[in-house]
Amino acid sequence: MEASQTKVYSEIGKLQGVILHTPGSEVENMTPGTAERALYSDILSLDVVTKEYKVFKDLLGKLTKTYQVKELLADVLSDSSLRSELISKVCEMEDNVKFPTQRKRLQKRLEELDTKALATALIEGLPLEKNNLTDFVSDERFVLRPLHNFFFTRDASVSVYDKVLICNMANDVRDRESLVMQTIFENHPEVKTTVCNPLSSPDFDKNLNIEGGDVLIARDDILIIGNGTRTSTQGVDYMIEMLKTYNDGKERHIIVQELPSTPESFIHMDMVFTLLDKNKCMTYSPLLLKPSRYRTIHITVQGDKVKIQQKESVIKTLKELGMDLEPVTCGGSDLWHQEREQWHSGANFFAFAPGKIIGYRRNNYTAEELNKHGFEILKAEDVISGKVNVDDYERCLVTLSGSELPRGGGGARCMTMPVRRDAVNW
Ligand SMILES: NC(=O)NCCC[C@H](N)C(=O)O
Repeated sequence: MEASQTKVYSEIGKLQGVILHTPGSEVENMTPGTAERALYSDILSLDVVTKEYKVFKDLLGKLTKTYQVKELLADVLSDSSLRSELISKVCEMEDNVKFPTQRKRLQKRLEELDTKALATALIEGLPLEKNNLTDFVSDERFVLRPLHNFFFTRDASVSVYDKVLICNMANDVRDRESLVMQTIFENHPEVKTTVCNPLSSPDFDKNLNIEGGDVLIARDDILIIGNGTRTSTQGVDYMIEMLKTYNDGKERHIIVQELPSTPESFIHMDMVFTLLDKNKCMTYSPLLLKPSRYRTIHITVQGDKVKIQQKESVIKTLKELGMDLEPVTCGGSDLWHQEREQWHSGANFFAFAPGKIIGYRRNNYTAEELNKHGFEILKAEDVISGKVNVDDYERCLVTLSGSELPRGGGGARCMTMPVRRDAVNW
């Protein structure tokens, strides 16, 4: 078998495989009081989420090979030693389990589950049993917390070239997602690959955070990384070290864009900038095209040599490196619409081929801009039914009806973890 089952050298190459997670009860299991800890700005309805997500899943199923986290995880858990290893690690990292006796009880409950139920529990959580007074009066509902955000499969791991980076998440509530993804990428024959995990680095710094929504693979020698609330400067430094390991004399680049910390819709780079085609990108222009106090920094890595310079903008730096991208503006020309549509993931597009992208239908002004730039607007339902064929268009935007999904805090790029893409014919 090949050593690496993952290869992603761009954001736009024709998609050959993507990891998804169909949302389950974990998206509902929170209250107004715990929503913020769950990293949600609202309470979602699973019924609506399920209907909306089905269209997304069926669309991708029509376009490429799709994998489901829960199925990959259940396959891996059928190996008894991997199963025990994962259960121990989960019990060790769980915030709600503080004492050895609690840990033992949780471990026992997990060990008693069959493979499928275990995979479900590791994602949807396990309710706290009220067997003693402390647990009875506790406000916590779960002993193993639900992974509310796992349908944003983009964030806990990133395909970078022929490897997968396991992310050290900025918020503990998402930590188990990374552990699950590492177990899958180290063991599942269909996606097995070399894994890089900053936590295993001897120089691990507790301030090191990096999340997939911040890491864009612009070209085989260019990464664009957002530096904000989810990815720290130490996270970017880890990527510099990772690039140094390609000791082939070739120059590689990281373009870093600083991100505002509020509002929360700026959490990741892919909420303000995504790549659409060989010569087009989507931008939230107040941050990407206008002067601002948020810096753009260009890092060049060649072997052990590192050069760092401040630059004017991401787009100009890309141009200097031979990627001349025409920006399409999220929300069109009016700041009011730009802000409204960015909030609902209006800059967050997922390319399944050069010039062929998926995004939310609700962002009308953005869709209008894309249409002016030659993107035919198609409905996901029509692609699924065969009424229209994406192969008939040079450029298209396939729209998803998204009322509830974006309220989880992300869009089409956030909900996908591509594992294989064809090379782009630049
Ligand atoms: N790549 C992304 O922007 N992902 C969206 C993640 C939203 C999730 N509620 C979070 O705050 O982590």
